[in-house]
Amino acid sequence: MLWCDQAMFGQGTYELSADLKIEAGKVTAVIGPSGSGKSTLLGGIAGFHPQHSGRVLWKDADITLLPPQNRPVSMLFQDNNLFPHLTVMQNVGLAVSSRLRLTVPQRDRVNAILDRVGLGGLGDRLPAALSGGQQSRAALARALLQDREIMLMDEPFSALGPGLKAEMLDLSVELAKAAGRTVIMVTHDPADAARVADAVIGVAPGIAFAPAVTSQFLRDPPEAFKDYLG
Ligand SMILES: Nc1ncnc2c1ncn2[C@@H]1O[C@H](COP(=O)(O)OP(=O)(O)OP(=O)(O)O)[C@@H](O)[C@H]1O
Repeated sequence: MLWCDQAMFGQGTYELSADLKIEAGKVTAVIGPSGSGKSTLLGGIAGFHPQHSGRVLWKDADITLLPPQNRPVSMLFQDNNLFPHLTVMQNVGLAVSSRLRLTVPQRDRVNAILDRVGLGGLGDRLPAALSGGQQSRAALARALLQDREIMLMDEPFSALGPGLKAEMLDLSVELAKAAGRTVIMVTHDPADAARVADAVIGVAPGIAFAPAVTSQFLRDPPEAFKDYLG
């Protein structure tokens, strides 16, 4: 379980309170109006933003003071964060080694994950020679290969068309679940939550609410989200 224990996350002058528990091994969607603090919540869990008070615990271990690289967290961003001058193999390989010359076993691991995300044979390409969807697949491969227990997704597929977005969401959740990951994903689209999420965290300005079962949240949303969900 990931426990935000009376946590107060900051982003500049903005503060978001989160006092909630997220079940391990499940998919939890984070929904709320623009600017309410969804990215602040993910950034706080990842350790990117300062935490003003409270604690964050993962499986009973206090990770509040750990820097991002030491947290059990990988993150998928909207812009994919691929290095333009590195090949797909090198970009994905960064998950296992900071050296660009990978060992044979490391290359085998990268090739295996590239196959799984549908990029088999494209390891020598630069990101610019991939389509938007293929770039998303490369970023997904890197996040999966990082082998961290929690995968945070901050609308990584929002720039893709609706069909491709749904396909990538399904693929990410399928592979993350197969790897036993806990997925926490920001989305603006209730249909995404209905499609893949076990639970929903509603974020209203300044506060992230405890997760609710997805079907219940969408059928009868808390007052603060009725206008937003329409
Ligand atoms: N450096 C900063 N200083 C002050 N306020 C900030 C800073 N960065 C972000 N904010 C504010 O923090 C609030 C939460 O931002 P955040 O990006 O977490 O919202 P969000 O729900 O993810 O939004 P969106 O859906 O539009 O991506 C916003 O109101 C934003 O204006």
